[in-house]
Amino acid sequence: MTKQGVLLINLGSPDSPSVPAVRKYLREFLMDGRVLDTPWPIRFGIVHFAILPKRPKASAHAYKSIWTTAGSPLVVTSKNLKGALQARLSIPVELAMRHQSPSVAEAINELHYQGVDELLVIPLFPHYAMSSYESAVVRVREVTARQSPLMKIVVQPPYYNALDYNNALVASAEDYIKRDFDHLLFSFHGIPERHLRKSDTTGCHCLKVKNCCETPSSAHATCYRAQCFQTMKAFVKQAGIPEGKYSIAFQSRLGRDPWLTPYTDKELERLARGGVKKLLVICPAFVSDCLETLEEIGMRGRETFLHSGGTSDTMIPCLNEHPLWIVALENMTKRFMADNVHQSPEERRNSFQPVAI
Ligand SMILES: C=CC1=C(C)c2cc3[nH]c(cc4nc(cc5[nH]c(cc1n2)c(C)c5CCC(=O)O)C(CCC(=O)O)=C4C)c(C)c3C=C
Ligand SMILES: [Fe+2]
Ligand SMILES: [Fe+2]
Repeated sequence: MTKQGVLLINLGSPDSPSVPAVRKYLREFLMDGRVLDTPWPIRFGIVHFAILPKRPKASAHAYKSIWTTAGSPLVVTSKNLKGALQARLSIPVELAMRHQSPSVAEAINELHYQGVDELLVIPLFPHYAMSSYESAVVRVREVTARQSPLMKIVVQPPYYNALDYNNALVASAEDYIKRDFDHLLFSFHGIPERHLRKSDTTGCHCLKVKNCCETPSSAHATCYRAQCFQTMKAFVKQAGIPEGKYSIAFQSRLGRDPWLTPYTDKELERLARGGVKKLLVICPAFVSDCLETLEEIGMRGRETFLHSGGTSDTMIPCLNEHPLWIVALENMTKRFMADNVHQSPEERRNSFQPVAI
């Protein structure tokens, strides 16, 4: 008799906003070859000699500005989400972080102890990026192979265009978009352009074909940028936001390599200088509020916009513990429970309901 379970996996935060804890977190995060994708000796040099001497202090300062009495917003929200999903399901639900705690090893151990031998892994990343979604899945596979080799792993595909996810996103923004605003900015976490080319399974599409993300291709199954565009299109269609009243940008650039453009900080300046007064910002790549939404967008981004001539900049909170987000996760699990054992991977993908754009 098979025993099923669910593992939610998010990125993770430092254990505290102290400089040593942030240094430890940044070391683990940036030494991941799917985040800094240079050969190990070069990565080691960049991380230890260019980043770790200064960044932990600045990042710790930023973390202190968002830290709550219960801890990091990302971890606290993810734990609450796990509790809410568990309350609606009869099978065990665990939570892990790709970096730091609660660790993947602890979560797999707990699931193994509970007798789970068929596991649905839900990355808390709606879009495919090798630095987030792929890294999390690879980590779960590595740890499971070591600790519980008989456990079967089923991975939830990226849900950037799933009806339930889009419904939750639009519902979470409802109170904001019904008020008066001039422009809605979709700010997604950025990635280096190089990562887009590396994730292109066709080897000849991403950033090689003109308007690549608008041109149908099997490469989009792993194309972060195409998936971000799809999320935005599904959202504006359902929410009825007219053409010209929204745009896309990519935030959190690190280093000197070209990342996906336009950059959010430049876009905030451009919009304000172009006459946008009342701005709304939504960050659909993050399902939980975190440093990158609360501090980078909610504090620094807001200051940039207001200093450039805007009058109000409102960040729409992430899905966090929104009831429809919990329903979306519950439905993903129910589809898995309804038996994927007798389905081929192709059938499983087709049972996943995308938004019609
Ligand atoms: C939404 C998915 C994410 C992708 C893709 C991603 C890529 C990516 N990130 C960095 C560098 C940093 N990111 C940092 C924080 C951070 N990143 C994400 C998500 C994605 N990152 C989240 C949810 C967070 C916040 C975590 C929290 O504790 O709240 C940081 C740490 C903070 C800082 O010092 O700025 C770094 C560094 C790279 C290089 C990258 C792709 C290559
Ligand atoms: Fe990041
Ligand atoms: Fe593309």
